[in-house]
Amino acid sequence: MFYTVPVVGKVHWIGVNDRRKRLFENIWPMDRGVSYNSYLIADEKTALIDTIEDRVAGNYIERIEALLDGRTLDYLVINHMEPDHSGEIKAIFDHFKGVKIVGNTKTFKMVEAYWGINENLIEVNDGDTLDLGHHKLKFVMTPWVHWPETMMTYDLTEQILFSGDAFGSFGALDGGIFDDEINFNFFEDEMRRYYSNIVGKYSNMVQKAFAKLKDIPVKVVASTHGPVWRSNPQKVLDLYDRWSRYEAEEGVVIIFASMYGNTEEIADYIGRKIAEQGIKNIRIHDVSRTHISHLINEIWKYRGLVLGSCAYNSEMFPLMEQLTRELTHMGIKNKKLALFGSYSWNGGGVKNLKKFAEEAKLELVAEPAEIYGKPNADKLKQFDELAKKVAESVK
Ligand SMILES: Cc1cc2nc3c(=O)[nH]c(=O)nc-3n(C[C@H](O)[C@H](O)[C@H](O)COP(=O)(O)O)c2cc1C
Repeated sequence: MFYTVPVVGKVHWIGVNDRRKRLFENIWPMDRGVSYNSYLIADEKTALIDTIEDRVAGNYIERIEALLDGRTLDYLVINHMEPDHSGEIKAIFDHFKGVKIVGNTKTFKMVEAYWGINENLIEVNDGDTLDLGHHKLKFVMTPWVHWPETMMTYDLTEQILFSGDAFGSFGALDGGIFDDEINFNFFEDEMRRYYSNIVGKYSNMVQKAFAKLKDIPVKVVASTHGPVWRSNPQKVLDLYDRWSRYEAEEGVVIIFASMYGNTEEIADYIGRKIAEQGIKNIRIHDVSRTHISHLINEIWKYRGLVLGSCAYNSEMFPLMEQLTRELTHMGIKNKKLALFGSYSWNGGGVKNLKKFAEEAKLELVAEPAEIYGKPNADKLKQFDELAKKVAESVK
């Protein structure tokens, strides 16, 4: 990357795109890349807010040097220690002699564990401020959005919220950096996928962070991934508020696990019957085909969830089990759930899907049903009622 971009006055975006990494956190597909955003405030005192991943650092330090124009770096503020943002801490610390690292007590434990740095530290607590001259920074502790040490840095002067991973998105910044420079149709899906895959399991902590931020006027949301929101920051705040309250759209995701097609036939039948009830957003996915990252994104998007599994050695199908485990772990809520399956001897699919529903405390909108052997028109009729109830529940 050979450029930096002014955000407001003395604040500069100094990020990088990563289009090479195939899996974020070595699990979530990154077909469209990701950006790591870092920010420099070149005020009377100079401050860098978060760094980037080491593997793609390239000329990061040269770009900082160019912006500093012969001055030194006074502070490095660390909002989040995940390696995609903390990767250059040691490089910055070694290069800019005397730079003070600003973080909280939990951050510093990790800074020492990662980089062996235990000097030149300025510990901040909730509400503490740092005066850079024109800019005055205030630190807001937002634990578990997305790690225990996470905090946000709020620029009181220009009302910029440096939010760390919160309000972030998958997707490289292909030229456009700001919300008014991009086509949001692309980013909305990637942003929800990022939220649901990475931050979603901490939704209650996101709501707590919102409660803390609610009286703070925000003109710019500057996250560590994806676009910088300067024209309509309220839009991204509203989206995150909705997602973290598990508010979803009218629609149904049907996900099936099938080896020989019986369960898939039931999924198709249920999809058709739901469509007959006037629901337009219906997505049918094969759990063996669609990556769990996209499944979770769709589940977050739509109110209705219909899961179907063939029986597999007295259990549900392993990949369906993986999905349900992840959903339980995430504490998924507010779903209108229905279950179906197929078996040839003692069952196992639906029985275990029911256990999942109980554990996850999800409401079943219809009695689960399963087919013995191959589906036919007669056997499939039992799903008419299930489809009707699902459709009614998501309207
Ligand atoms: C490896 C394997 C394990 C199975 N385990 C069970 C089982 O535990 N209980 C059962 O009733 N049927 C079991 N079945 C039968 C299938 O669940 C049944 O044929 C079902 O209709 C297959 O659905 P599908 O066509 O969607 O794959 C098993 C089949 C296979 C191939």
